[in-house]
Amino acid sequence: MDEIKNKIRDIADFPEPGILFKDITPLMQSPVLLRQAVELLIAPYRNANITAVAGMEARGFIFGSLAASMLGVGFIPLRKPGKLPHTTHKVEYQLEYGETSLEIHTDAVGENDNILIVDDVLATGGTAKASCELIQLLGGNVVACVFLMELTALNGRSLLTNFNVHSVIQY
Ligand SMILES: O=P(O)(O)OC[C@H]1O[C@H](OP(=O)(O)OP(=O)(O)O)[C@H](O)[C@@H]1O
Ligand SMILES: Nc1ncnc2[nH]cnc12
Repeated sequence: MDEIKNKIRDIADFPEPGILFKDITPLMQSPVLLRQAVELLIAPYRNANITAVAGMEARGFIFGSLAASMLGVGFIPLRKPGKLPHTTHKVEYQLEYGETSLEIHTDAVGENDNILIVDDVLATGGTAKASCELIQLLGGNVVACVFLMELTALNGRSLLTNFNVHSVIQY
């Protein structure tokens, strides 16, 4: 675990003053530690009958795609506005640094789907809550939201009390 932590770099005042940014790019340069990190991310849900993984643009695509591949299921992209080409649903939300929205293709999830939501960071929880809402709008079951890192001071879990939450590393 310490080896993984040592590959996450602090960048002060990015993307704006007062934010201590947790940079995962050093971890991505280590194939062994990156794989270990994703193993730890999905470990509690290996036998949970997950039918698809959903990941949020952009960093959730990295961990989500790897998680989907390692679980042997498909990947559902949750994208920033205007990026998905087919019919979409949209949910707006607040970020630690600003406001945005996420979209999903309306045919991305079926009513019997058991979805694992994957992202790199749980901060205020706005992104994850919006993601859960998108899955549920389409009738999918959110099995859990899993994160490589949880910034506990921002109390993201308080927005996710209706969902299972798992994080590999806590700050
Ligand atoms: O818990 P929250 O306060 O919602 O913050 C967490 C989100 O913020 C970051 O994404 P960002 O929107 O910065 O996009 P990026 O992945 O494209 O950098 C991160 O990857 C999470 O998705
Ligand atoms: N402090 C932070 N570092 C990296 N990603 C983030 N997403 C939201 N807050 C973040």
